[in-house]
Parts: sequence; structure tokens; C-alpha cells
Amino acid sequence: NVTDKDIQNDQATTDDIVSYGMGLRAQRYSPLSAINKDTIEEIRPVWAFSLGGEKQRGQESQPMVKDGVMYVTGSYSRVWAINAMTGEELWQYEARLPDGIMPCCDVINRGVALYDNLVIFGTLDAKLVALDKDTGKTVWKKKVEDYKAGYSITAAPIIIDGMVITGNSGGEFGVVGKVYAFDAKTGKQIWVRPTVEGHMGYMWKEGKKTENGISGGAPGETWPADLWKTGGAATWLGGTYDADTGLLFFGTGNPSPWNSHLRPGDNYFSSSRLAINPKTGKIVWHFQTTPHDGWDFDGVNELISFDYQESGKTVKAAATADRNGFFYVLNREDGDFIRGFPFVDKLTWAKGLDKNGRPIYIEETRPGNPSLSDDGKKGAMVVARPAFLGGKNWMPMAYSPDTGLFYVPSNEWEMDIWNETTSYKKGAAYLGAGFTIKSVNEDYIGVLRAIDPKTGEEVWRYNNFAPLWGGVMTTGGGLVWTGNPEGYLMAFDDKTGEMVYKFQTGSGIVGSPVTWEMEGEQYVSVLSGWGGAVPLWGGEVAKRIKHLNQGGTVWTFKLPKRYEQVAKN
Ligand SMILES: O=C(O)c1cc(C(=O)O)c2c(n1)C(=O)C(=O)c1cc(C(=O)O)[nH]c1-2
Repeated sequence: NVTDKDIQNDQATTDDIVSYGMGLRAQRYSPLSAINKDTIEEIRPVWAFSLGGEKQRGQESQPMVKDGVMYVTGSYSRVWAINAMTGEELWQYEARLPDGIMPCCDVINRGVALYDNLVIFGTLDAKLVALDKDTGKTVWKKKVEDYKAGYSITAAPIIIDGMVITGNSGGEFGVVGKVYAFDAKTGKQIWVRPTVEGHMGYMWKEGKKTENGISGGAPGETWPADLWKTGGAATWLGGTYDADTGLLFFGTGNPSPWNSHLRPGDNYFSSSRLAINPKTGKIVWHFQTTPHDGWDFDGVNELISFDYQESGKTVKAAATADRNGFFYVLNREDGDFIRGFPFVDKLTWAKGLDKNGRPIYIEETRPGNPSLSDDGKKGAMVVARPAFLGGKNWMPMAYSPDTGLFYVPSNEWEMDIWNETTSYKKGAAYLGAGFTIKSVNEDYIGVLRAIDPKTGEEVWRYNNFAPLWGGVMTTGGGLVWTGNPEGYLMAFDDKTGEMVYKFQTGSGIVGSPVTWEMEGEQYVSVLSGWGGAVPLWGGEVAKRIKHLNQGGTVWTFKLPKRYEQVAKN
């Protein structure tokens, strides 16, 4: 069974993976080093497991491993337990999804949480389901939100002190973003924290409003009229946790609707990072990356805690690479802005960041106001870079304490974007905008970047033809791992960026690789199966990789046995 202690120690313990992010800080770093720059050429697949059926797409899951069993989710709210050594199926669970689910960006799921004897995951019809880890039978099931109003769950939940904590999806349908904490063993609600000001004056406990006036001033102050009631700021990527400060970090998505002229103001707390006290659900600090967003620059991307030395002092920092193209380093104790810099080649919408980290907008490049146009329906189109799918999207970056660098999966692209009139209707798209994504370079869109958070320097980069959409991992073996839509699992030298390994998995990779050890041997696993937002919304960009549309396979690699002997001698 999985304990709180196992989860808190996940990054340091190499024989299991019991948290999304390979440690609650989500550094995605493992100290394992048997597979390294010298040995990697020798690794080979030991098993491949097919997720089967017709539902072969969008495999964004990060595998978990405990006591020799791997737990993975697949598209369409499915879960498997697999013998981690042999790839044999132990059980399979498939949620019965109703017609009318509305995930914006494919039928994806990013992984399970493990706690006690339970495997807990969120479904596309906005439920949390807890399964018995040995049998796959349902232990508890909880309706989190109404899928008919556009809610879904795609995040991998995390566990803190016996609570299962998750977020919601639905920012394209005018939902209200919230962070939820439930008793992991029973599914009983502990607290719910809405992330839109206006809802902020309250907190829900057991279905009742219990608390006034926290963390946001007057209800609706940064929103006009009652637009906050359907204000978005979905918490769709889930969170990270830092035991050192005792803070839970969640990002929030775009404000709804996309058309910014309909909602003058900063629109708290959309496109922000929030630090939350996990005991109470109270917001401790907030940092808004894109106030009054007009480009769909969701602020959900993971905030990763790390320490560094400066002038002989330890700085308790946290970093995030935003959809909007800026990389931010914050003081994780109070949310103060330390520094920020663009991590993409070019930005069109801002000149830079001011001393508080607020973007200095170039107002002419904001998509136009329909009410000022000839027909009153369509505002002036602008070309914006990055495109709304972001300088970086949900796919997690990694941090190596060995090099002090972040390894960021990013993309170079732009979009034509225009605004339209719109009004809220339950369960209908609520954008008030149209767009076309375009590439900007003939030979690449994706860029894997090694970034120095102290200087903003790009230490190395690897350009990839198709957009990068898979997670990154780094190891004590000096390797940076990721996958690409062309189907390759790849490993790079963490210092030089030299590609030292690639393997064709048969479909595009949008999953996140993991590594662990069993009986003295190091294993690496990744899901393959192209999908997610790019094939749905990428237009001509998506066509670049059409031949790898479908897939659903878990691949597992290790070194041949003889290396174990070498290590022993
Ligand atoms: O606002 C939201 O609720 C929401 C949810 C999701 C999601 O749950 O996957 C995505 C997005 N927005 C989004 O903007 C986006 O670009 C995106 C990409 C992906 C993906 O898995 O490839 N999901 C989502």
C-alpha cells in the first residue's frame, strides 16, 4: 500500500513512482544513473503493452509504479494495472462515459494518484473514481461537477496528507475553475477553492458557503458586471506541492470568454499561479502571468520548486514556463517576482515584463474589439506569437539539480486571431474568437530548450520538425528524455544537448517518461499514442504529422542483464 511518506519521499526513492511529477515538486528528476551517456546505446525494449481497441489516441499519461505493478491511464477514461517487469495485464477498468462529454482538447487523461490500496483518477465526465489496486474494482466514486455544463477532468490528481487534490477542465465553456480536496480513502469532500474572483468571497465546505472575504477583495472587482459567474480560470493541469513551505501550487486557465473586450479588468485569478494552504484551501499568494488575457494564454503550466545559491544565500524559488512565452522565477514563499525572460524566439504581444513581472502590453497587437468594427460582429484580426497553444503547453518540463537547468519542451508558431461577439449558454463553446495556427519556420516547430533560471540563458536547444507535446524527464545518468510526434523516444546529453539515443515507438509521443529500478536494474517507460490539442486545433501544423495519428502502447526499456553483473563486480 502507498503511504503519505512514500509520496513525500518519491523523488529520492528510486524503486517506485507514486506521484505525478516523480516527486510532488514535479522536478521530474531521478537520481538513477545505470542508464547514462556511456551505456544508453545498449538499452532495448523489454516489453510493449497495447492499450488496444479502437480508442487509440491521445495517450498523455505518466505511468506510476509500486511493488512491481505499473498503473497507467489511457484515452477515454481507462486505467490498467500491468506487471512492470513482464508487461502482463493484471486488470483493466473502463469508465462508462455518457454521450455529451465536452473535453476541449481530446479524450485524454494524464495519470492516476496512488494512496493506501487505491488507484484514483479523474474522468471525462468530471468524476473521481477510486479503484482497488489489486482488483480494479470500484471502491468509491464521486461526482465532482456537471459534465453537461462543460466540466471534465483530465489532470492527474495528487495526494497530500491523505487528501486527494485535483482541478477541473472546461475553460472553453465558461465553467468556474476550482481546486478540490477530498478524503482520499472515502471520497468525502474536505474543501473546494474557486479560482475566480467574485466566487472568492466564499469557500464551500460540505456544500455550504463557510467563509467570507479572503484573498481577492470585493467580489467581482476585477470583472465587469456578473461576467465572473462564468469566468473560466479552469485548474485543468492539477498542481504541485512543496513540503518545505507547505504550499500547494495550482495554475489557472484562460478567463472566459476569449474575447477580452467583453471583460475589462485584470480578471482575477485567471491565467495565474496560486499558492494554496492545503489544510484550509486558502490562497496564500497569487501571481498573474497574463492579466486581462486576450490570447488564450492559460496560466496552468506547472510551477516547480527548486533552491539555488546567490550571494552565499539559498533562494527558495519556483519556476514556470508560461503559454505566453515568458519563463518566470518566483520566490515560492511569498510569490514575489524574482526574474522573468522570454524563452521563445519571438513575442508579438508584449515588450517585456515590468519590475513586478507584469507584461508590458503592445495594445495594437491585441485582437480587435468587434463593437468598433463595421459590422459590429468581428474585430480586427492580428497575428500573434506565440499561438494560443503556447510557447509551452501542458507537457511538463524537468529540472536537474545536477546541472541547475530546466529542460523545457516548447514550440515556435503564430496565429491569426480575431474576436467575435458571443454570449454564455450552458454547455456551449464560449470563446468569442476565431483563429488559425501557422508555422513560422520551414524546418521546425518544436524546440527542446535547456534554460538557466539564474540568467535566462538558453544553454542548448534541439529543434524538432513537429510540435513537441510530450513530457520531459532528467536523470542522474546525465540524460534528458522526451518523445516527439514523429514517434521517437529520445535522450539527450544534459550538458551539451547532443542526442544520444532515439527509438521509434510507432506513434507520436504525448506521454511523460518515467524511470525506476527493480531488482537492481533501471527501467524507463513511456506511453506512445499521438493526440491532444495539436491534431484537433493545429490546422496546417497538425497535417505535418498525419501519418502517426493513432496509437496506444506502453513501452518499457532497460539495459541487457550483463550490465547488472558489471555493476556487481
Ligand atoms: O481551459 C480549459 O479547461 C482547458 C482544458 C484542457 C484540458 O483539460 O486538457 C486544455 C486546455 N484548456 C487548453 O487550452 C489547451 O491548450 C490544452 C491542450 C491540451 C492537451 O491535452 O493537449 N489540453 C488542453
